[in-house]
Amino acid sequence: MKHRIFVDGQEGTTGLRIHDYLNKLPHIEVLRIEPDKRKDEETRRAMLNEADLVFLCLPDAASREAVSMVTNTKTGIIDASTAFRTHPDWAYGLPELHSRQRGSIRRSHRVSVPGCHATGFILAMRPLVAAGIVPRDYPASCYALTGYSGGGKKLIADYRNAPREQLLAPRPYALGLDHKHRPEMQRYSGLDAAPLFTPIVGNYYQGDAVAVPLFPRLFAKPAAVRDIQETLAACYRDERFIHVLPYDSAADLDDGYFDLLPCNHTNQLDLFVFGHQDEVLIIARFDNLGKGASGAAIQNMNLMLGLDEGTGLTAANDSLRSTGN
Ligand SMILES: NC(=O)C1=CN([C@@H]2O[C@H](COP(=O)(O)OP(=O)(O)OC[C@H]3O[C@@H](n4cnc5c(N)ncnc54)[C@H](OP(=O)(O)O)[C@@H]3O)[C@@H](O)[C@H]2O)C=CC1
Ligand SMILES: CC(=O)N[C@@H](CCC(=O)OP(=O)(O)O)C(=O)O
Repeated sequence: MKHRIFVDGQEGTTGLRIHDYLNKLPHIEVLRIEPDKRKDEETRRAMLNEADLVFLCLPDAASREAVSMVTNTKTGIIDASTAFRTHPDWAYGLPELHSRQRGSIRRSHRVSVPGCHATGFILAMRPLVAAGIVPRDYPASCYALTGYSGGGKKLIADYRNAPREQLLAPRPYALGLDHKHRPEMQRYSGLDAAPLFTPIVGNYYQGDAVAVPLFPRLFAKPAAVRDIQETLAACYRDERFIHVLPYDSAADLDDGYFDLLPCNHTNQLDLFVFGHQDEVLIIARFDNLGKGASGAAIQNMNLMLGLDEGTGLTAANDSLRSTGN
């Protein structure tokens, strides 16, 4: 029997990408809404309650509304928005968070897909807090470089329509230091406070690099830069979508410059550790539309439906890895 799946927000950036995945899966029947009925409440309500599982690829307010429309107990929900990421009744859809998280996702009917930048920060920081290296009261910071598809249809249109010279240079944003991913960054990293987080959007379509600086003199116990790499490598040794590169992996730099595109079109996240005895920099590299959104959503769907977690997802060393958009 096929699983019946509905994507609310089917014409948006993450919704379209989720359809790309679903269309290749034989055990899935995709329920589609007529284009002119996409925002019609009664039609959405019917679809939401007919499906075995729904993806919500909507702004936060529309996600909340969609959740309130689901009145049966059978429909599972995977929400891509920020609305439920720290809600106690929802499972946080990061299977690699710790050893119990997969079980929580499998058992849950309500799963929230992590924010893209939050995914990078949490996967870099949490194992170090759990190992007692980074103290819970560490004054953390991070910055991210992201492609403009992270801002959805509106930002994509802005970039495609604006005069070229206006958008050539990368643009820092969320300078109120209040980015919406901070609550989940704090909650799931295990830190007492959210990091000071400054994202930067660049004039390219997709690809995210979240950089986390660390000062070993502030650690709770002595740890060298190699210990940081080894702690992360041990934590994610059995994870098929997380790859920790060797310490100071110069082979992956291009004449000294970091390439943030190689994970594009995969569900892969690469963790790099750079530094020396006084300073450490961890960089998480991934596709904001892959492990940062739609890929992660499919990974969660697989767990909820009892399928192999990697079904339909492009993995680590897949030859399909590419750098285009
Ligand atoms: N882009 C990314 O990299 C990531 C996005 N997300 C999150 O996923 C969600 C979707 O983002 P994204 O796909 O980028 O956004 P887009 O703006 O690209 O798409 C949102 C879609 O939702 C539709 N929509 C808006 N309101 C309603 C409504 N009331 N009923 C039905 N449809 C509605 C829009 O319709 P219309 O086409 O008419 O505008 C649009 O097609 C957001 O919450 C975002 O924060 C999460 C991780 C990464
Ligand atoms: C360039 C850009 O604007 N990017 C988005 C990231 C989108 C994302 O990961 O997630 P959610 O919207 O689901 O939280 C931002 O920083 O808000």
